[in-house]
Amino acid sequence: MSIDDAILGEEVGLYKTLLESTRAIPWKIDWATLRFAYIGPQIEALLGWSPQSWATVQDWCDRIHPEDREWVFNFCVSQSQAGIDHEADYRALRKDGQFVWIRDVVHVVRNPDGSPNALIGFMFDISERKRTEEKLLDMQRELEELSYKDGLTGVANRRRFDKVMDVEWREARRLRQPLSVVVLDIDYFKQYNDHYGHLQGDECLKRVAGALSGALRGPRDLLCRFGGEEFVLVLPDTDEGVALSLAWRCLDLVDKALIPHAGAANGNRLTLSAGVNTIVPKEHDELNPFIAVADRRLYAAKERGRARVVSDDMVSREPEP
Ligand SMILES: Nc1nc2c(ncn2[C@@H]2O[C@H](COP(=O)(O)OP(=O)(O)OP(=O)(O)O)[C@@H](O)[C@H]2O)c(=O)[nH]1
Repeated sequence: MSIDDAILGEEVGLYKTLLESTRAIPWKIDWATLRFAYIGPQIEALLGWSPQSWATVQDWCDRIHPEDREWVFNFCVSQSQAGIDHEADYRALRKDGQFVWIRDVVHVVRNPDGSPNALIGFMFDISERKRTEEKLLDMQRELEELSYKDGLTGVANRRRFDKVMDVEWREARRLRQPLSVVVLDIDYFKQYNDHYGHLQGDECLKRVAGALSGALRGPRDLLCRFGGEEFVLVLPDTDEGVALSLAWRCLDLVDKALIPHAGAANGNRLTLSAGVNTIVPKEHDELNPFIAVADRRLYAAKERGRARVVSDDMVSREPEP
């Protein structure tokens, strides 16, 4: 062996030691044969498969999660053919049947004519990072959900109302369908707080929200706490007649909840008043005036004695017996 060969041998040994002592797993695939020319022994500790079992590209492909396999394979082949270095995150199959998130970072070694000669890469175990990412996503989803919920009663909040109304308004306009809202307000709630205390008032709001939830017909109906002791029912694809009977149903549900209200001027049970409005929105119609009409009718219901529904600017209906 010449001195040069000895030095070369030493250098190869050094690089091999360096490569095989990293946490990243090095590998090389010859493009002409699509066979592994090399894979670091660390692969066995990570996935359980011996280095010898990584013979061909097919072995690599077979050990990719079925949901990731097609896009990873197609992506890596097309990038390699184009001579572009690339990376892909995918779930790799462990010998025990579990999956590990891998980031494969690939360098394309090219022939003088630009065609691929070999692929050299490193596999990184990114499962911990993926777990953290998933936890963050879960937290984000949870926060998003919370940001649309009223903290006290658990029903939708004003923010959600604005969002849903925006969608339903446009949908009603597009399909020329009626959209209704029922604005509901507890009667003499100031007196309730004065009589029973603010904490009991909070409990009462929760009971009212629970009772009103019973009026929802399906997933498109939405009950929101509009603020204070005011609630709104959003009723897509609902005409005036149905909205009116649903408003009465709300009042009835709260009545049946038998919430005592010793401070009320109209009896000793908690009651609600409601205003209803319905529209088939046209191009020039606007949301705020539509809600304002329902609000105005709610106050008409208050003026006319409370515990009733007003759905028309002219007509006052007496409470149902
Ligand atoms: N306990 C409790 N009270 C609240 C909350 N939000 C608003 N209120 C109370 O609701 C009461 C609303 O009073 P008003 O607007 O005068 O209405 P009201 O007494 O119900 O009278 P009418 O609506 O005319 O029948 C106020 O005393 C507020 O302090 C809440 O989150 N918890």
